[in-house]
Amino acid sequence: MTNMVITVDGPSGAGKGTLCHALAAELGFDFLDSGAIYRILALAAQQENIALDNEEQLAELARRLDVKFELVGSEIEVILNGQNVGDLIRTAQAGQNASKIAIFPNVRKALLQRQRDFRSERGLIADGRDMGTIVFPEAEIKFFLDASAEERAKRRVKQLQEKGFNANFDEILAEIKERDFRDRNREVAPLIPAKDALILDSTYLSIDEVIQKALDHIRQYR
Ligand SMILES: Nc1ncnc2c1ncn2[C@@H]1O[C@H](COP(=O)(O)OP(=O)(O)OP(=O)(O)O)[C@@H](O)[C@H]1O
Ligand SMILES: Nc1ccn([C@@H]2O[C@H](COP(=O)(O)O)[C@@H](O)[C@H]2O)c(=O)n1
Repeated sequence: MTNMVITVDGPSGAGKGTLCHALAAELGFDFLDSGAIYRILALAAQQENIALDNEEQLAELARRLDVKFELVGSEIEVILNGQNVGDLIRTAQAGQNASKIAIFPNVRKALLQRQRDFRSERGLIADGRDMGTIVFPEAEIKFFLDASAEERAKRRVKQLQEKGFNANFDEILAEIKERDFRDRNREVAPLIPAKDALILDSTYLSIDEVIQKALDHIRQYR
C-alpha cells in the first residue's frame, strides 16, 4: 500500500472532510485538504491587497505562498506566514473567495506541484474538487462523494448551530448553489467525477454508512 493515493472529490458540504479524516485515521495515511490551499491563497491575497480577479498577481502569490500544515495532537493547524489562520479560512466568505480565485488556470497551475508534493510513502488521502481528474489522475482509488444541495445545507446549518452560530437555511442553500455553479462550470478542472471514480451519494446515508462503503471498496481493491 505504500505511496498509494486515494482521492475524494465532491461538492461543498458533501462530507468529504469527514470521510477523509476517518480514512486517514483507519489506514494511517497522510491527508491533503486541497480546499484549504485555495482558501489560504484567497486570504493571503486579501492581506496583500491583491484583487480576487487579478489572475497574474494571484498566480505569482501562489508560487511564493508561505504555508505550512502542522499536526498538533489530532488537529492540523494551518500556518500562513507564521500565523495560525485555521479559523480565518473556515468562514463561508472564505469558501466563496476560494472558489472565485479557483477559476483561474494560472492559479491552478501554480498550485499543482504543491499539491502533488503531499504524496507520501505512508499513502495519501486527497480531498478536493479535481484530485482524481487533474492532480492525481493515476490514483489507485477514487471516490466522488455527492449529496443533494438541500441535504448539504441542512448539515451545514446543524454544524454552525452546534458551534453556537446563527444559521439561516435559505441563505446557506443559496451560497451552496452559487459555489456549486462556479465550481462545476469553470473552464479548467471543473467539479466532475473522474471516469474511474466510485460515486457515493450520501444524501440518505449516515456518516458511518459512508465510511463503511468506502472501506469496503478499498478492501476489495487490496
Ligand atoms: N453522511 C452524513 N450524514 C449527515 N451529516 C454528515 C454526513 N457527512 C458529513 N456530515 C456532516 O456535514 C457537515 C459537512 O461535512 P464536511 O465538512 O465533511 O463536508 P465537506 O465536503 O468537506 O465540505 P467542504 O468542501 O465545504 O469543506 C459536517 O458537520 C459533517 O459532520
Ligand atoms: N481541489 C480543489 C479544492 C478546492 N477548490 C476550490 O476551493 C473552494 C473551497 O474548497 P473547500 O473544499 O475547502 O470547501 C471550493 O469551492 C473550490 O472552488 C478547488 O477548486 N479545487
